[in-house]
This record gives sequence, C-alpha cells and structure tokens, in this order.
Amino acid sequence: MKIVVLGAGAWGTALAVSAARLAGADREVSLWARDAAQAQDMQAVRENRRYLPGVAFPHGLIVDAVPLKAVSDAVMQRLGQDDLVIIGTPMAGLRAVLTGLREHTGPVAWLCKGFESPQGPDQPVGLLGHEIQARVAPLLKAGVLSGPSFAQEVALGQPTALVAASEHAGVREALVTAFHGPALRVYGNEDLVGVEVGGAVKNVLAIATGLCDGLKLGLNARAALVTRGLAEMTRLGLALGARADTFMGLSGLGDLVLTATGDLSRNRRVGQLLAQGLSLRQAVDSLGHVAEGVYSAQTVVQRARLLGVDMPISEAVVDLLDARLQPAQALAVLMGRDPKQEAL
Ligand SMILES: NC(=O)C1=CN([C@@H]2O[C@H](COP(=O)(O)OP(=O)(O)OC[C@H]3O[C@@H](n4cnc5c(N)ncnc54)[C@H](O)[C@@H]3O)[C@@H](O)[C@H]2O)C=CC1
Ligand SMILES: O=C(CO)COP(=O)(O)O
Repeated sequence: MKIVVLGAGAWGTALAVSAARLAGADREVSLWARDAAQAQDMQAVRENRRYLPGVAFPHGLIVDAVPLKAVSDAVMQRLGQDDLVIIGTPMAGLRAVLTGLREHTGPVAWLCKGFESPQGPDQPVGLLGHEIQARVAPLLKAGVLSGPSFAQEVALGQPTALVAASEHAGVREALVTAFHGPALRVYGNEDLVGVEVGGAVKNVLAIATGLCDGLKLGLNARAALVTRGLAEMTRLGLALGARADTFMGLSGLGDLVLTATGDLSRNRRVGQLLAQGLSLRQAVDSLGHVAEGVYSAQTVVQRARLLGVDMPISEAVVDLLDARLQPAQALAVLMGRDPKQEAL
C-alpha cells in the first residue's frame, strides 16, 4: 500500500508519522509539503520543526515538495492509481487540491474540519468538504478522517480514536488499513455529512468555551455551553441530512469535548485570547497554526439561518469575532434568552 499525505502542517505530519511507524515491507508513506524550503529542512533534520517540533520522523517516511495550489499533471504522474491520498491542507486549500486530484482512481480523504469560506457570487454560501468534492471532483472515491485528535498527542503515540467517514466502503477500509494500530483506533461511519458537521461546528463552539473559561465564568457555564452547543450542532446536522446518532460519536460529542475543554486546541485558545482583550487579528496571528472556527463561524450561522435552524451560541461567536459584541456582552445575550424546553 502507498500512502501519500499532501500538506505538512501539524496534522498531516502527525498522521504521516503514525502511518510510517506501522510501515512494513508492504507499504510506503510519503509526506509532500508545498513549501520547498520546508521540505528540504524536514529531509535534513528528519523533523517538522515549523509545525510539529520535537517529533522524530520514522526511518521509512519519505519527504518531498510539490506545488499543492495546483496539483498538476506532473504531480499526478507521481501518484500510483491505487495510492491512498490524504489531504492535509486547511479548508482554504481543499478545493484546489481536490480539483487537481479529480482523475485519481484510488481512495482520497481530507483531514480539514470546517466550512470553506464563500467563493463569491457563484457560490455565496460556504461548503463542507463533501459538497466541494461533489462540485469539483464528483467521480472521486473520497471521505474524511475526523474525530477527537490533537496532532501532538497522536505524534507521541498517545491512544486516540478516529472516525473514517465515507459513502465508499473502499475508502473507509483503506483508512483503517493505513492508520489503525496499537495507538490509533479507526472506526468507520457512512454518515459523511454528520461527521463533517461535527468537525466544523465544534471549532466554533470551542471559541465560545475558550471565551467562557477566559472570563472565568466557571465549570457550570462551560458544561452548559458544551451541552447546548451539542444540541445546536445536532440541529444543523439533521437539517443538512445527517443521522442523529453521529453526534453522540467521535466527531460530535467526542471532538466537542476535546476541543472545547483541551488546552491544546487553537480554537479554544482564540476564545481565551479574546477574553484577555486581544483583537481577533492579534489572537489569530499569535497561534502560528490555523483555527478553522474563525473562518467557519459566519458560514455556520448563514447555513443555519437558510435552513431555519436556531444556533444562538454560534450567533454569539460570530458577533464576537466581528467585534459587534464585547466578550461580556456575548454572555449577556446568551443568558438573556427566553426560557425554553430542553429538547432539540
Ligand atoms: N492540528 C490538529 O491537531 C488537527 C487539525 N485538524 C484539521 O486539519 C487541518 C490542518 O490543520 P493543521 O495541520 O493543524 O494546520 P497547521 O496550521 O499546522 O498547518 C497548515 C498547513 O497547511 C498549509 N496551508 C495553509 N494554507 C494552505 C492553502 N490554502 N493551501 C494549501 N496548503 C495550505 C500550510 O503550509 C501548512 O503546511 C485543519 O482543517 C484542522 O482543523 C484536524 C484534526 C487535528
Ligand atoms: O480538531 C482538533 C482536535 O480534534 C484540533 O482542534 P483545534 O484546531 O482547535 O486545535
């Protein structure tokens, strides 16, 4: 089996390292970075000093540079027909990479969690990964690898469970074969929509809990945000065609708990920094990594409104990110809502 990871950020690198640790005579794992200088540095020091410092690359991991913005014929010629391609870019890079891969015949999975930002008049609402794929590479056998997983912990070999979601059994099976091992369990799920909604919305909710904890509002408040956040994530998912039980699984409750409460989360960190009085620009610049919730929040709310779904926590996050509300005001808006029944 050949596994090619396109994109050498923290998560792509962690999964490439993980797969290479399982490597036997029957597999080859490559990590392709878009930045030639970064690829050279990784080849020289056998470590990704920029995005995943301190993690030594296993002996067999192959590192290379490719232009990811336009995955060209030259790049395609280097891929074997059956290779498993893992797309490790943020949502912002997914469309271009999927477009370039549209004639690939082997399994493909992306790792990014979020909604793409609106692309102008032709596409005024932001899309999930599978919606982008349906438009630019409809024949691809593709899916997403998601679930509660901080890159650093996976890279250190700490126990983690992921979910491989695709309508294609072959894609789910390829992801299990590539990554399932002593430290990483990979579960299959056919509900690609639900898994993607979970991964996208939990990032927005983690900004809210980061804010809550940054303002020292207490553990009760955080539990309330997580629980009511799960309710609003589920409402949006159901309206988009997901199955309810997916939200009780790894990419729903699991990733929400991890990201909303775990201090390794970049999205949670954004909320904490906003609570300290930093501007959004200052908060984002200080991370050094992508925080997808910042770019997805507006679309989550826009899609919810179009579907008539109530998402008050996400609405408050958007008002906060757009500086229409100060941190304390966002809380007042949420607490000032009329009483209602708990049910969805
Ligand atoms: N870091 C983590 O623990 C996890 C991250 N993810 C998701 O994986 C995706 C990638 O996250 P990280 O690897 O952490 O990000 P990162 O910030 O560590 O690295 C981003 C990588 O993508 C590249 N990149 C940035 N913009 C690009 C574009 N427009 N086109 C192509 N490449 C581009 C950068 O050069 C860099 O190599 C995100 O959607 C994130 O939500 C999912 C699970 C865990
Ligand atoms: O998706 C993640 C964990 O599952 C990573 O979350 P952050 O992007 O907030 O760090």
